[in-house]
Amino acid sequence: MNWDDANDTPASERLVGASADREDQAVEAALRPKDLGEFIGQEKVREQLDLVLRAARARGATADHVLLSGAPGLGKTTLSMIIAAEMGAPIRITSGPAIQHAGDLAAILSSLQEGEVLFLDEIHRMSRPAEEMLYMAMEDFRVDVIVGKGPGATAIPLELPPFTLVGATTRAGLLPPPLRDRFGFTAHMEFYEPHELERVVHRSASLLDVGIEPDGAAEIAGRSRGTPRIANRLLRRVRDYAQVKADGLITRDIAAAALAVYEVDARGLDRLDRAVLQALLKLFGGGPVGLSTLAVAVGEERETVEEVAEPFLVREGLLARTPRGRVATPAAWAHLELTPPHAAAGGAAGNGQQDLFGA
Ligand SMILES: Nc1ncnc2c1ncn2[C@@H]1O[C@H](COP(=O)(O)OP(=O)(O)OP(=O)(O)O)[C@@H](O)[C@H]1O
Repeated sequence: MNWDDANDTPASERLVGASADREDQAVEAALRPKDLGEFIGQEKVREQLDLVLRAARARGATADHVLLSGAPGLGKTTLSMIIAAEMGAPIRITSGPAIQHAGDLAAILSSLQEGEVLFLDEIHRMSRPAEEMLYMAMEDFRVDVIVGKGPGATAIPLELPPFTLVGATTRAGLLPPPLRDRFGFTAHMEFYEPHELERVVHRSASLLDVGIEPDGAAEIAGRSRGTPRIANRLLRRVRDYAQVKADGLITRDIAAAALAVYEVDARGLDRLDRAVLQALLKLFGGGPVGLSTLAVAVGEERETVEEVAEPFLVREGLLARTPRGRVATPAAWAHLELTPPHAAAGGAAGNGQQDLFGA
């Protein structure tokens, strides 16, 4: 089963997946902040970017190339659009996987207008020849187009108008240093704090014309895994529930009841996350247990557990990856309201096969 974004699969099966599903794509345009002032959170990034853009504007120059790193759904595309808007420039959007040949990149670069912003999502997934062409384009606003093959091949230099490349990557560490070094400004986007996500939820609710109480927004924000995209998606599901089951107003109780239907718990864990934790606690006494064993216990592929469920559990401090295997933290026992074996008088926990799969 595909649960999430790790391999570009739509996240439609997973309400708390961070990649955009089709519905997200359809509504996100309407919810995107249009300028830096509207962009919530990421204070440092905003402040620094504001300086970079103001200075470029004052000089009448094209802004430096910008590299944005951070998990999916944190606002990299949104920021790239804001950069273009703040510079009064058009934007072209493409992605690393879409550029498999240097010629694909040459075609895009040679059609850019002066000052245009080129947003290259998943820049770490570009092909090597395209990446090498990009080095020269970023530095000298020039590319060599190779015409012909073999010994007769010739390089035709092509001048490019100055442009701003905005590269986005989930992991800046994956970029080769020569590429990373060519960005004038690099920003790492962090997961959002709950109070920032509350503001995202309020803002989106007002754009969608949905009534929401502060407690309702807090309830949604707390389950959104630090990610605005997830906050907006949960808001839409809660809105549906509020319309069908109540008078449309989102209160704390309505938000909690709606998200219980979708099996997203108070901390943002979904069914898969909880199944992994439950197996770890109930079947293996909290570990250590090997990844493959854990995956078999929850009936999932090893990769699904490792790439889809674990990162969030680790980030939340519920699970630790150790050389001896996966281990539950005290917070995991507390979250599932279970007692660790050494704390239980009769060792009640740890014999949970029946608890987990029994009637
Ligand atoms: N700081 C923010 N303030 C308000 N809304 C935000 C913010 N950041 C992101 N969003 C909202 O979250 C949604 C996802 O943002 P965006 O598409 O920019 O994320 P991304 O990092 O580019 O994701 P991906 O890596 O999957 O392309 C957008 O609809 C946007 O409205």
